Amino acid sequence: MAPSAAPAVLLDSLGKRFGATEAVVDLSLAVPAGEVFGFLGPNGAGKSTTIRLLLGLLRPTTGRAEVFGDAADDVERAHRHLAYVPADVALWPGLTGRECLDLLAGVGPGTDTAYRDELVERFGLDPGKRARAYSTGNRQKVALVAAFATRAPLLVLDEPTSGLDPLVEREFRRCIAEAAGRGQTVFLSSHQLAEVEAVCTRVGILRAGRLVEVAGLEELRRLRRSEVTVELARPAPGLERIAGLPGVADVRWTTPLQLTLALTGPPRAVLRALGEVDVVRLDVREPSLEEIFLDYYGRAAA
Ligand SMILES: Nc1ncnc2c1ncn2[C@@H]1O[C@H](COP(=O)(O)OP(=O)(O)OP(=O)(O)O)[C@@H](O)[C@H]1O
Repeated sequence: MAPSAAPAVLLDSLGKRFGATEAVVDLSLAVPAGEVFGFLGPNGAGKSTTIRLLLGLLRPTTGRAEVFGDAADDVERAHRHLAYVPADVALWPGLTGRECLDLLAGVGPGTDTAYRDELVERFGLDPGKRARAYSTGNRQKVALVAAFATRAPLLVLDEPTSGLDPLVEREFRRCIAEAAGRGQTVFLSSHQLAEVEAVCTRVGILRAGRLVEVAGLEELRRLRRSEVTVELARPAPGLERIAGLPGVADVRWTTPLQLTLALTGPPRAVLRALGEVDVVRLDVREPSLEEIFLDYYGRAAA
């Protein structure tokens, strides 16, 4: 095991440039041992590049990365502390799922085989099939089972649930909780706000290669808002006052009979106001992370 004093993940002024593209810019972050850390960002924000730097798969243009105090480019030492699930899992096509799991267990930092067998069941994986016959989601399951079954102190998961159905996603969340319960650190990249909200204790938000926010869950919840669309049977001039209600922002009348607004926090006041008029349709939608980013950080970054 690594010395507990060093953070599980340390990024220090990390930067990576691909030609004219600054994929990661001056990124500093410490994730202490035992934390479930969410690494959030829209497509192209630099999440995978950061993870590849952490794994020593890429050389940084500036700065450095460490895993439990070992330099990321000292691959042999750093990888003793971690298990990794990439965004696009490639397996050996001629091997069965079970053979892939055995091979992955052989190169990792030690595997709990009884727990692994339990996870094969829980993820509904058929380990007798050859990897070439697996769907994207099933390949992902193999890699996840292999990673969760290791006792690596750090699990690095790069958008690991993109191909999973909701039932498997639920197992995934349980596995994260179990890993955290054993004291393992999780570094989870995702572009799904709901996912990190469900499993992470702290979250870093990446936008265009820059870490724009590192926040606890409470703060993150403040970013959460619903987009409400209301359609009326007849014009309701009295409803203009909805703009002044608590938690309401961005009120827009798209027609005299239709308005949209952004709502944060409890909806009581808005529901009461809507109860007084003739609503024919009400649509409540949680915006994508990308939309939230544009809303909160778009102007600041421009
Ligand atoms: N090998 C490469 N050569 C050139 N540009 C690259 C390379 N790898 C990544 N990039 C660029 O760096 C930026 C960050 O990409 P990265 O894959 O890290 O983002 P991401 O946050 O992981 O996105 P996604 O959620 O879509 O996987 C993008 O603009 C991407 O086009």
